[in-house]
Amino acid sequence: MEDAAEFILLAGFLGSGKTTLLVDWLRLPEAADTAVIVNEAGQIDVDGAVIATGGTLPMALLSNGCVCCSLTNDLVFTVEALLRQRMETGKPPFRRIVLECSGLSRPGPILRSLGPLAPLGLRVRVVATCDAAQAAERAAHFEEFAAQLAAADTVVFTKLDQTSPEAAQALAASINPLARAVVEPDRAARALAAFTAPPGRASSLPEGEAGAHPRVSVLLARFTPEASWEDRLDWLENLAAFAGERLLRVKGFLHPPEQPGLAVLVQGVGTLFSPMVPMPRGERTPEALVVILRDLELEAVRQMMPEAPAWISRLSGNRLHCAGVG
Ligand SMILES: Nc1nc2c(ncn2[C@@H]2O[C@H](COP(=O)(O)OP(=O)(O)OP(=O)(O)O)[C@@H](O)[C@H]2O)c(=O)[nH]1
Repeated sequence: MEDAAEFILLAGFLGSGKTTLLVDWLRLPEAADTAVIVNEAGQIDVDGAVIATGGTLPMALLSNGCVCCSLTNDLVFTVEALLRQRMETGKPPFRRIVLECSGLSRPGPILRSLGPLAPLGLRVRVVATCDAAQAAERAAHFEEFAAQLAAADTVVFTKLDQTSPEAAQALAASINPLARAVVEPDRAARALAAFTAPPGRASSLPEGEAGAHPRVSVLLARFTPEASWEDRLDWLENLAAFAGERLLRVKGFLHPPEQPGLAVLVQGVGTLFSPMVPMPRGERTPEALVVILRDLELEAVRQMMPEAPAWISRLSGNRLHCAGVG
């Protein structure tokens, strides 16, 4: 459903520049027909106030605490109300709805709570801001940071005027090697790149050595030639059941053995999997799944289904050395 509205979950740790990025985006002509939902963990709607400055933007506030913790139906009701109100105005439908999450939100539970909106066919993307100056410190102390980056389709590096981004990029790639990185010093160009990702874009696998977060394992799963399609699906199901909340992200491609020209894009955030998207099989769609886990090591995943026709290896190095942190 290419013409369905996009639902962009704007995540990123406290103070990493979400509101700034969103405001920069809303100033661009490309942002026409955008609605914004703001979630503040605290009581005061600072972000909403900043975003609303000088505009008549369709906007709603979720003030019921951090949206990933409260897990009420508020978000679903809010989205439905925004869409209904828009229809009543007779204007064209929204092209996108942006939910700016509180800086402590984990994207997984939020995406799960959007389940009742599935019939609307919204195209969901996670964009996470990463403060290049603070990344190592955040990674060392906050699991939320890793959960946000792990869930991201796009990681936008901010504060590039304060520091060079290489260390933060390496760190982010060690947590989520397949995310698209936006490293753009110009703020308008950064916002444009952040909010307009090419649809169905396939990321390439990273090269070179990457670190690993102390509690996050980044694994690569491949299947043996004799593995059937059911074997692949069983393996994924078992992984989700076995890892539960420790599963942060699954992303990659599967090749159905019966359909030689076809690859399917697999996207899971937490244990929630999006419908698989068929794509042409080719160099950019190799069969491999990146699996990002918290508190689960390679050997435990191998032992989960020792007889499975799958090869599991560690994609990144062993342990993260958070630069500048002891
Ligand atoms: N120097 C610099 N400051 C930035 C940049 N992006 C954001 N800031 C500043 O960083 C601070 C936090 O930015 P926000 O956009 O409010 O960050 P946020 O992620 O929305 O913050 P929370 O809502 O607390 O999670 C503000 O003072 C911004 O002006 C940047 O690229 N460079």
